[in-house]
Amino acid sequence: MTAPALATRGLDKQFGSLRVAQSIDIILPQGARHALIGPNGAGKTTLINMITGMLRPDSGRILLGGEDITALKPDARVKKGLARTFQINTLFPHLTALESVTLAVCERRGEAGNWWRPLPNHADAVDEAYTILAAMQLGPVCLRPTHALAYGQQRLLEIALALATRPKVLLLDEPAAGVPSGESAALFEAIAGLPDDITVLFIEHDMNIVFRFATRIIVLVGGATLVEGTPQEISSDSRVREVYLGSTQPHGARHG
Ligand SMILES: Nc1ncnc2c1ncn2[C@@H]1O[C@H](COP(=O)(O)OP(=O)(O)OP(=O)(O)O)[C@@H](O)[C@H]1O
Repeated sequence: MTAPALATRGLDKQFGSLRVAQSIDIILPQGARHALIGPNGAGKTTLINMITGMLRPDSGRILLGGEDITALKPDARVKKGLARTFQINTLFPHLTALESVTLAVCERRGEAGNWWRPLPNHADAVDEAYTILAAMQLGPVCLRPTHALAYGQQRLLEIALALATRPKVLLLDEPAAGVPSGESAALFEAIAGLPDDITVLFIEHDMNIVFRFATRIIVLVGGATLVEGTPQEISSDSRVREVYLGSTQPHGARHG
């Protein structure tokens, strides 16, 4: 049997007296498209930070493709195939989308020391960067400086940068945060079109998006997993309804 793409075992974390992770066990099978949901302060970003190594758990283990990565630094986890995006925009505003992604490709290849040479000197890296940008629907705007891109396109560029690391597992922390609601479905269409060999876990507050794009949903409340299931199971779970709306449907609910 193949190991899950990502698994956590008994992750615990406390900030002072606040328990933000309580024995969290999650399993992402290869190719999963799972959503992580929960009210504000439930511990979603804390969990992602522990998985990526930005935060050390008090106890528990993290397994990437069956390998224990709990002790590895964040950059070592990236090299092993774990990539993430952040809630906030972390882009270089004056580089073009193509320059940014080419730089990320060069970084992965260990060629970043001379990335400033004219782009034609990095033809392979440019080709790879363009392919990634085209998959994220950014081909036509790849020569524009980042600051001139629409906000939704900037968020897609962040995903493109994560893809440049050739991830096996991609963690997306509110990829559509700040994007006008009419554009977030297009952004998630691009995410849904990622190849099956990339496993995805995304945090998202818009339940319409979650129910449309997630194959399974993990509900975190008070640092603990309340329930995990298919969109159908979650939408009919009375505990989830209670957390979100005090007993009505979670569909269409928006926290945050
Ligand atoms: N470095 C820190 N020190 C102390 N408390 C923290 C720290 N980081 C997060 N917290 C607290 O831990 C709890 C969980 O925060 P976290 O950001 O993980 O929640 P979240 O589910 O991602 O929330 P949101 O949906 O608002 O992004 C919150 O009460 C938060 O205030």
